Amino acid sequence: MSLAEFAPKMSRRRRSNPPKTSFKENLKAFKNLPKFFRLIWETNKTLTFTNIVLRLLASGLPLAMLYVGKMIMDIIVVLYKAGNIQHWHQTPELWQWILVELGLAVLADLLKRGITLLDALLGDLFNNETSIKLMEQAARLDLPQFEDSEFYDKLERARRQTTTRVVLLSLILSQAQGIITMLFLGAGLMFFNPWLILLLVISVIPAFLSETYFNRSKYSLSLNWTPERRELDYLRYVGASDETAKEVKIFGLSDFLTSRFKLLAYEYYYANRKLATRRAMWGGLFNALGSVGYYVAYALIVFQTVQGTLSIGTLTFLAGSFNRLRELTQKILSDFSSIAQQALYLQDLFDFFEIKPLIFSPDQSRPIPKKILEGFVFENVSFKYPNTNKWAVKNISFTLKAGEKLALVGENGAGKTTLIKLLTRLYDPTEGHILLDGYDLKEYDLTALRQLIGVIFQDYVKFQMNVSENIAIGKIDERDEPPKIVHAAEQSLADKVIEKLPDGYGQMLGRRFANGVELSGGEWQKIALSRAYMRDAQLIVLDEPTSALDARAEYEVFQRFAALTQGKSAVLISHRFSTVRMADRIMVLKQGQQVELGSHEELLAQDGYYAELFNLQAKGYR
Ligand SMILES: Nc1ncnc2c1ncn2[C@@H]1O[C@H](COP(=O)(O)OP(=O)(O)OP(=O)(O)O)[C@@H](O)[C@H]1O
Repeated sequence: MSLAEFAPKMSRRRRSNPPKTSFKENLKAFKNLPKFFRLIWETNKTLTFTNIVLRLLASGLPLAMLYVGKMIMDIIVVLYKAGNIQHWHQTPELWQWILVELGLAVLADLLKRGITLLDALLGDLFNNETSIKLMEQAARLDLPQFEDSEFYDKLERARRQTTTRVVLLSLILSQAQGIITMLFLGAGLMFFNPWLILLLVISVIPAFLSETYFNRSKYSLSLNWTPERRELDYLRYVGASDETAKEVKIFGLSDFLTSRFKLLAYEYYYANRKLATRRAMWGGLFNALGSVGYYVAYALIVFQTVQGTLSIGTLTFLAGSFNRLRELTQKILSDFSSIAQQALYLQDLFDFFEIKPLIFSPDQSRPIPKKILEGFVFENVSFKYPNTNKWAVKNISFTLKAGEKLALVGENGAGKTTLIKLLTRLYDPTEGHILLDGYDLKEYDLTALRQLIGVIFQDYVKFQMNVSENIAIGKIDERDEPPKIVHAAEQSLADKVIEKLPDGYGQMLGRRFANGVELSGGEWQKIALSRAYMRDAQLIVLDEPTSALDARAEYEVFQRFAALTQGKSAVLISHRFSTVRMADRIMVLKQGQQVELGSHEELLAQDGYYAELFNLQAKGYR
């Protein structure tokens, strides 16, 4: 079976039982609105206040305009009855009302434009603020959370909120405006004929109920499809990105990726279409019911006018008021359910903001030692990654002495990188403790602890930024101090790479932005390595930092590393024994367990697992 054939099975299996959100949940979502308003108010008080004032003004206008229309109509009828209709232009009262109507129309247009502008400005500001809050919150959270797919779904839904919330903002404000207009129009209607109000309510309720039902279903659909939408985004990225283009072409993945995308995208489309069609059908039916209500009311008004109970002006006023009220009530009721639906989405945003980091500093943290004296002690440390049952490392006990260079050796998956993640508190041990100068790492301030350690991971990030910034990543506060950046580049031997770049330290790296230059793997590695030299760390950790360097470059880099880190502790992870043997001691890991610990010579003399790995590699070179 080809991979493309696999895809349908995988996707069908995933979504067998979509859970539904209940009506109660829908209503509960309204409790998010005050919080939402507070956020908007805090975004910009002046804009929010002006917006509210303009909307208040705008909400009185429809009634005023209908009333003016009635007055004009009544004057015309009086003129007509008196046989003076040919002198209509000599009636100052008529002109006054026409001028008022014109003034109101101009005002209505100005207010509408002002409101649209304020909505857009406020929306953009709100969008910026929420995106910033989202980034800040994401930075507070820790690695275990990022590796959890449920967390990712939440993040994804929260991310979508930032752009769509702008719609909610104008929806709610329009709603408030609509309600006030409705009260005005309703008061007018009550004054002339209270029965019309009852008729109005009966004609719009079915449409409201159907809107509420369909909005709820729409939310359920989009909630249940979050993982697939995330997958769609991923497939879109893999299918059309500079980073994947090479492998997509070489392995001929394009058809596989597009067919998988197509399958998911169309499944989502069909699910959406089904719902949208049903919604349109029922919506159409119930709206027709509303129209019937309107014409019954219209007939009633005409009847009263013919009987002479109402004037022709009142007829136009009432028919106009009733129709506007019907449209408005229907809109307000259906917007209520849209607001409820969007407020449910809002829950995702607030939920995301409320996720607490699992790894944090204690309230009263211990000061980080200015100079490490005893070093780091691993006491029976074991660790399982979240949502796994396998021990990634088990019962590890050793001391990394102050000033010592320790190498970690072991086959792929042996647990080397995991130990570094534990040392830097990206994770906390599942069992056991890690001590720094006699105290648990958890007692120290997290930021200060991480500043103490300079780490270059094997999957370091190639930031699509300029060279200076790429180096300054090691100590971002010093990004505007060129001498420090140049010095770090000299220490890692990146200066030779930079010399050849057209824009030197200002050279944009990567292909994503204009004038960017792509570097070779080894060149990138030297740039990344200078990050370790940027900070005055007491412990430097290099996780396979030279895997992409040629033999000569690797030799030079390590000679320098040894000289430059004299008196500092260092942990090196490498599969090259030429590098490993430079360390004071070597810890050998096998399937998460610590199997040997000693100097290169001691371990060779032991003739154990290390000697076996060493000889295996040496044989390859012979
Ligand atoms: N984020 C993770 N979630 C779950 N399991 C993980 C995660 N990272 C690593 N593991 C598992 O933990 C074990 C140890 O992985 P680790 O990355 O520490 O190995 P390593 O010795 O650094 O390997 P390599 O030489 O390939 O870099 C492996 O079995 C791996 O599958």
